[in-house]
Amino acid sequence: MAQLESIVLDLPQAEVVYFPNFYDLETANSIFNRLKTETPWQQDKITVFGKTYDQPRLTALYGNNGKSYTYSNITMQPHPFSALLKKIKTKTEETTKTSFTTCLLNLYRFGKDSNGWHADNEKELGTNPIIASLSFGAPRAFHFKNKENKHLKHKMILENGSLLLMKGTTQHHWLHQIPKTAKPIGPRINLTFRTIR
Ligand SMILES: O=C(O)CCC(=O)C(=O)O
Ligand SMILES: [Fe+2]
Repeated sequence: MAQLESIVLDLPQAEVVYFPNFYDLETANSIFNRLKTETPWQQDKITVFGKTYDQPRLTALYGNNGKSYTYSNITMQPHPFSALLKKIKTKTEETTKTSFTTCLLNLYRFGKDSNGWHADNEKELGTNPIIASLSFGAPRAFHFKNKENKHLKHKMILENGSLLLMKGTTQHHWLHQIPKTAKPIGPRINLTFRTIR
């Protein structure tokens, strides 16, 4: 079998590896279609500076230890892993040599859906969390910004079928976001596998 292409990002104080073709296109498209229709998508409310908004994307949480996940004042209860997600989880674990307990799914319905600047640094993820982020559907821009030096930035496109692995001290020193875009683009599904203690 051909070796999986991997690209190590040249970011200081971070460990980020991108696998553009983690899934071939046919498999990626089929996973996208199944996840889009089979997932119990929810839209939570978020409160920012005392004002309440609909979160600008749909989400679902899956986990194998029943542990809830809290971020941005939202606490999500996990569904048990579906057969499809278990299969994706196993493949991701083999490549990353990491075992995950939990998967957060995001559905960006259109270009106006987004995920604002944040680090995945919740306490229950432990120090130096390993986060495996899979992308299906429309390619979207993904931005990194250093917390200490705002001039240090990196922009990339997360392609259909790709895997982005963030580990080491990445979440201590860097923020990331999926910015809104005015371009007419189709939906995208993102899966982030995490370990919740
Ligand atoms: O959609 C993405 O690629 C990023 C998702 C993300 O950063 C998160 O859910 O924490
Ligand atoms: Fe994140």
